[in-house]
Amino acid sequence: MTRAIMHGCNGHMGRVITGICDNDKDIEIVAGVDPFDDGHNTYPVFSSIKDCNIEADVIIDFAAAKAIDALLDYVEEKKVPVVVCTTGLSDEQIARIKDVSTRVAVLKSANMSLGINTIFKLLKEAAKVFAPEGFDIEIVEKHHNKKIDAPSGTALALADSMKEVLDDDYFYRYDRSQLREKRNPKEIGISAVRGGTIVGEHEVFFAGEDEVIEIKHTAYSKAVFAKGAVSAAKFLNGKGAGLYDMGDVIA
Ligand SMILES: NC(=O)C1=CN([C@@H]2O[C@H](COP(=O)(O)OP(=O)(O)OC[C@H]3O[C@@H](n4cnc5c(N)ncnc54)[C@H](OP(=O)(O)O)[C@@H]3O)[C@@H](O)[C@H]2O)C=CC1
Ligand SMILES: O=C(O)C1=N[C@H](C(=O)O)C[C@H](O)C1
Repeated sequence: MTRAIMHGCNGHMGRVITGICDNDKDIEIVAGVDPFDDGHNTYPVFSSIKDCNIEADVIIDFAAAKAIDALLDYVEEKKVPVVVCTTGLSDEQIARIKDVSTRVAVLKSANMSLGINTIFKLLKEAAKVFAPEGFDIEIVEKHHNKKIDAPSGTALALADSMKEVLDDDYFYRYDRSQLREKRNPKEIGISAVRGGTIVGEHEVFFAGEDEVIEIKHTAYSKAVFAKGAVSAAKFLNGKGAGLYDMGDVIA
């Protein structure tokens, strides 16, 4: 049995995860953290992680970038493993996560779905073939109108997975509105669309002369992320210090 704290328990993802855990005998949410609580949860809810006095095996985090510093303070102090799913983190926060993971188990992933985590591997192979042939690489992501960060954490992670196998001079282009010149062949373009209730779409284009390859993932419900996060929490229970990702869970 894994005892979990749900960080961001009253948000969209926190609610879906709570529902999944209600029907899973191998995991229990023993406490939640969220600034606003309407009292609907069956577990105690704290308005701040620093006030949470319930022991747990793991924390599942789907909250906000501004909440990450206090979360990491708590993780360090209590030595509780954490699954960090919040996106839009600063470079400093990402560096601190790496540092904390030398003392406590941390699993960080911008996307908990099986599909996206498999596409990371496919993209490395595709980029190795198409980039040397001069294909242009573009990523388009689409999300709901409540999303705060852009581009999505997943779009950045997709780009990072390809950059690992490409020449060092590849770089990310987020905005072309000020440009008055042709596309640089070493750009990886990253564009964000926001609207309605789109759960999450990511599309990678390899555009060459007279042919285009498209690799696309569509999430039809937040359950794909929630199921992955629950699997990750069970995986992290009892793990020693280290920086893990969904590749470790799926492997
Ligand atoms: N890795 C993945 O697979 C996925 C990642 N995400 C990411 O997860 C995050 C949350 O997504 P989502 O649930 O849709 O967002 P929501 O805004 O619906 O939920 C976030 C919740 O966290 C709460 N919160 C704000 N500050 C704190 C704090 N200091 N401590 C605890 N809780 C806090 C918010 O409260 P309030 O509204 O009052 O501010 C809200 O209830 C986003 O960064 C999103 O990009 C989302 C889906 C999948
Ligand atoms: O905010 C969301 O909803 C999502 N955020 C993650 C991201 O930024 O990549 C993952 C998923 O696409 C949904």
